[in-house]
Amino acid sequence: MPKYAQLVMGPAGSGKSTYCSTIQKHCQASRRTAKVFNLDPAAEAFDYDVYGDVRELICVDDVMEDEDLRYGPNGGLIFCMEYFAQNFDWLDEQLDDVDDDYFVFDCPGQIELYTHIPVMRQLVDHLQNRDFRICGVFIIDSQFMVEPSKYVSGLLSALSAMVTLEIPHVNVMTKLDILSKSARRRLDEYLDPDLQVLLANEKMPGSSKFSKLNACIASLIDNYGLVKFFPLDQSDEDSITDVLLQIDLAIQYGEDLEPDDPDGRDGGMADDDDGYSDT
Ligand SMILES: Nc1nc2c(ncn2[C@@H]2O[C@H](COP(=O)(O)OP(=O)(O)OP(=O)(O)O)[C@@H](O)[C@H]2O)c(=O)[nH]1
Ligand SMILES: [Mg+2]
Repeated sequence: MPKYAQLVMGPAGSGKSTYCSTIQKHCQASRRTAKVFNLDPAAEAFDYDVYGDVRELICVDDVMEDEDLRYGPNGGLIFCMEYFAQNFDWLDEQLDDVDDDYFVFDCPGQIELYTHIPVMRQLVDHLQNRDFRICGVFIIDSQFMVEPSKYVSGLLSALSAMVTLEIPHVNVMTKLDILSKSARRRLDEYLDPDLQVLLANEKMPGSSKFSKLNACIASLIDNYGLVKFFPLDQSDEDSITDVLLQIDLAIQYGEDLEPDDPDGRDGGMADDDDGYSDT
C-alpha cells in the first residue's frame, strides 16, 4: 500500500510552516493523520506537533559555528541539506512503515534547492522508491500579487520546482486575510490569470522594451499549465478543505483506503466534509 506526502515549498516567509500547522489542525479535526516533518535546518519554532526534525541530524547554527566550515546562513543551509541527502537512512529510521501514512514535509525557502541543487529531487526519488505518492505544494504570498512582475517571478520559481521535481504540483496562495480591499477585488485575475493580458498591462519604465520577453514568459508558463492558484484563507475551513481536496486528487489519496469502522474509532479517513467518501 502506498504512503502519501506533501512537499511544502515556496519563498522565504511565504507561509509554509503556518500552512503545515493549518493542515495538521484541519486533519486532526477530521480524524485524518498528517505527520508534519520539519526539513528546515534553520527553523526556530513551530506551531505544529513536530513528528520529525532534520535539526536532530544537523542544524545551521552548528555548521556556522564550525571553525573549519565557516559558512554563512545560506551556504550553511545548503551544506546541511546536502548532508541530509547523504544520510537518507536517518530519514528512513524516522518514518514509520505504516500503510497509508500521510506526511507533510515543511521545507526550507531557499530557491537554490529547487533550481540547480539536486537535494530535493534526490529526496523525491528516495521517497518514491519507498512507495510514497508525493505532491509538491508551492506556497506563494498574496503580496506577490501587488505587481505583475513580482507575480511572474513567483510563478517562475514555482515552475522551476515543478520542472525539477516532476511530481504532481499544486500552487497555494496565502495571506489573503491581509490583502487590501482593492487587491481582493482583483483576486480572480491572479488566481486563474490570463498572463498575456496581465503582462501586456504591466506599466513600468521602459516596459515596451520588455513586452516581447513578457509575452514569451507568459506563453512558457501557459504551456506548462501551471498558472492556477488555489486561495487559502486559514480562517475558513471550506477554503482549507478545497486546497486539501486538490492535493488529495493529485496523489489519489483516499482511493485505496480501507473503510472506517462504523463508529469511526480506527483513526482512518472520516466520511466528513473533505468531499471524500471512503466506502
Ligand atoms: N496574516 C497572515 N499571516 C500569515 C499567514 N501565513 C503566514 N503568516 C505569517 O507570515 C510569517 C511567515 O510565516 P511562516 O509560516 O513562518 O513562513 P515560512 O514560509 O515557513 O518561512 P521560512 O520557513 O522562514 O521560509 C509569520 O509571521 C506568519 O504568522 C496568513 O495566511 N495570514
Ligand atoms: Mg518555515
